Amino acid sequence: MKIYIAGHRGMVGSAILRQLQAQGGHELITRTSGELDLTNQAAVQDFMAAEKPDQVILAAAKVGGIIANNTYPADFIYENLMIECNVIHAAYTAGVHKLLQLGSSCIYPRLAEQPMQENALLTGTLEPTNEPYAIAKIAGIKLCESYNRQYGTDYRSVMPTNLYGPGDNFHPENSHVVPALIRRFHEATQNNTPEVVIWGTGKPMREFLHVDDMAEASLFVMGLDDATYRANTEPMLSHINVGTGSDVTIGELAHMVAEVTGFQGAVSFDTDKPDGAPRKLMDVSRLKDMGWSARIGLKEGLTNAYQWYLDNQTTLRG
Ligand SMILES: NC(=O)C1=CN([C@@H]2O[C@H](COP(=O)(O)OP(=O)(O)OC[C@H]3O[C@@H](n4cnc5c(N)ncnc54)[C@H](OP(=O)(O)O)[C@@H]3O)[C@@H](O)[C@H]2O)C=CC1
Ligand SMILES: C[C@H]1O[C@H](OP(=O)(O)OP(=O)(O)OC[C@H]2O[C@@H](n3cnc4c(=O)[nH]c(N)nc43)[C@H](O)[C@@H]2O)[C@@H](O)[C@@H](O)C1=O
Repeated sequence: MKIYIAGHRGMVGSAILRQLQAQGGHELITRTSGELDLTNQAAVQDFMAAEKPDQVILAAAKVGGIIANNTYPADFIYENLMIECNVIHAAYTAGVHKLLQLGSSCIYPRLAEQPMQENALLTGTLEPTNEPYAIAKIAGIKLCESYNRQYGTDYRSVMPTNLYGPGDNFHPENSHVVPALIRRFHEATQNNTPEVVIWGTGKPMREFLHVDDMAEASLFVMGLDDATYRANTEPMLSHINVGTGSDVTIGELAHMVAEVTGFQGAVSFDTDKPDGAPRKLMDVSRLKDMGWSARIGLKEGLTNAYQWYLDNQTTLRG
């Protein structure tokens, strides 16, 4: 099996690459963004036509936390739409029958009923801090559904909850909350800083999934036979939620990260920073019914992510 992993140097792509390498027996195709800019339509068409992979895993995207999304909305909508259109269309024209693309839990309405089921898509207004990114991710689902309907392809979409783990982006402003807090609490511990400031009120609730679980779920969904997959997705909806099924407040998360990093000081909240969605817990019963559940608990996962951060501090990106 010849598999192209788009975004193999990112957190999710690298975890998928590790698992496929461990499985063995595949020819794995990778390109960095420097070698192949996926926003360049002609370059993507040429690449796909030359390589003709059997399968494509689309884990390349413009990704960031709440402030990055709110500060660079044009980059988030433009780059993600371009990457999805180019990769999905080029895969189709090169005869790729099977593709998996990664969306995000932010596709669901800001005030969607909790836990959020797959059929909550397009039933309400999106969270404003990441609406451009969410619109691009919804377009990704609809691209896959449309190619499946018109051309009979088998393009699947997984909607991950908030992810963390080895290979994450630890940028102080542009990252997601877990890597941001790991870095901030670690640096405060090193510098004997008495207080760590958390963005927002600490009251929003988030569900966190370790990236190794996400990679496993992605390959599980990709490996489902056509009949099983179709039996478990709605006639016109092709996406599947991926998460743990439980969430914590950001305040609770902060205390867990403090414990993992050994921080003994105080925690305060900067309420001038946005909270974002109040809650976005995934309903993961569809994936569970098909036989997959997350295995890595939050405390264990945070410990693992912190160890990775300690081991890779000199080569962090962002
Ligand atoms: N992180 C999270 O919490 C969540 C992530 N997701 C989704 O999971 C997927 C993977 O995210 P994650 O691994 O965290 O993201 P990362 O930022 O870690 O990795 C993204 C990868 O995309 C590649 N990329 C970006 N732009 C381009 C481009 N123009 N051309 C080629 N490659 C490009 C980069 O390649 P290179 O390194 O070569 O520059 C990078 O390695 C995304 O679709 C994201 O939306 C969904 C929910 C939560
Ligand atoms: C995965 C997901 O990621 C983004 O949405 P988000 O869930 O809001 O993700 P976040 O990790 O940035 O924040 C979660 C919560 O945590 C609070 N928070 C506290 N302190 C820090 C902090 O230091 N950094 C960050 N980033 N957040 C902090 C923050 O105020 C918010 O209440 C979107 O890109 C969206 O499009 C998307 O897909």
